[in-house]
Amino acid sequence: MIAVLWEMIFRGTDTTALLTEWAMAELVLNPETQKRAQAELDQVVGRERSVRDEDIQKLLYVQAVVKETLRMHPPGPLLSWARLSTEDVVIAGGLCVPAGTTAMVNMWSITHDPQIWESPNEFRPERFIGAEGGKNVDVRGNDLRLAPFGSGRRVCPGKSLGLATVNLWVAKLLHHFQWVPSAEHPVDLSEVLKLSCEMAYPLHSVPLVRVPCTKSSI
Ligand code: HEM
Repeated sequence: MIAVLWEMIFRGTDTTALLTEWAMAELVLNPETQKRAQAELDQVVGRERSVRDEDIQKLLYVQAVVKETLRMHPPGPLLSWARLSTEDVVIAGGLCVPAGTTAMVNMWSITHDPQIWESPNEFRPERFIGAEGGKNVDVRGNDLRLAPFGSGRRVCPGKSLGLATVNLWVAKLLHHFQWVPSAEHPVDLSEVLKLSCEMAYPLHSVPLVRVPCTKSSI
């Protein structure tokens, strides 16, 4: 039991916190995207109450913001770092990976590949909105163009919890506040790879109240 709880804290804490931080950083840099997400929140939730779990399924644009953040800033860019092939495997192009090879999957490189993603360095949640010609990509490991939780037997067991948490946090942060740049510490998207991919310079931003927080909204 201790080992299971340790794994949940060890693997589930920084990933969810960092993904939220990256999403908010992109939203500070892209005020039009932030406004669109807030307009969706006003339409679905209104301003009389706070966002609830059950609202998330209707917040398609907020979900697209989180997906686009997973694409641009996957917290685990190399998935579980190293894997060992247990048998000879022939992959596309006839290349043989012999048994005993240590291999890494560079998910960051896949999610920034211009052959897969148009203008990969632009933050565009619309690319995931079907009604606007976007791709309906499942990020939970069934589509290798965007598998930020890995795929297969060692896929992240916390993927649904992680997604639900970040969708709710981002929705709540956007619902209650408008986020504007800090004059002293402008947003810098430089990355540093530690256990997960972090912002080299943590996000500073100024929150302006949109919907005041009440006890019931927390
Ligand atoms: C947005 C949040 C999260 C992201 C982006 C993320 C990402 C990942 C990635 C990329 C892997 C490696 C998968 C592979 O190598 O194929 C992984 C493994 C793992 N994750 Fe997550 N994760 C998140 C949240 C969580 C949460 C909330 C938990 C637990 C409550 C969790 C628990 C684990 C565990 C235990 C493993 C190791 C699985 C294994 O080796 O078999 N993760 N995660």
